[in-house]
Amino acid sequence: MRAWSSFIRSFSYAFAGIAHTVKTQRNMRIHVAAAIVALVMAWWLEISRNDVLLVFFSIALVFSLELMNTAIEATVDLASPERHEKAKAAKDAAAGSVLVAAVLSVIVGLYVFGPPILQKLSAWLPA
Ligand SMILES: Nc1ncnc2c1ncn2[C@@H]1O[C@H](COP(=O)(O)OP(=O)(O)OP(=O)(O)O)[C@@H](O)[C@H]1O
Repeated sequence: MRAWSSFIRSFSYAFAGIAHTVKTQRNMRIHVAAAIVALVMAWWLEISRNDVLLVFFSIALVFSLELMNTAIEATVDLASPERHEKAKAAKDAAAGSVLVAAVLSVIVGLYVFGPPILQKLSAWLPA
């Protein structure tokens, strides 16, 4: 019973971390909006199961790295409130990791949604 309650408590801490990041980080809110748009497009364009998996992986990767970025920012602010070369290196590298995932998700978006969107457009436009 105690094991269960500690398991459930650890989930609640994890959800609190996600909620805090959404509340405080503008970039996280942009990622959430982009994820909603991608999921609506996936449904509308009826993309394949494999492509849906790619979209889910991209969303999870960006969300996870933004959460880690927020954790690193908070840790650096605590450890080094004054400016320091290594504090800058840590924050810049964390931000870079989010950028890499965001670029990858744009590439996945073009790969997955590009062909069906072109198909819809060509069906709508007069020949
Ligand atoms: N303690 C510090 N020492 C040196 N450079 C820092 C320090 N804190 C921040 N910086 C520099 O300023 C940049 C922006 O830092 P900041 O903490 O404002 O993060 P942010 O990406 O703007 O996120 P947020 O707006 O959510 O706080 C960092 O990427 C880093 O280059």
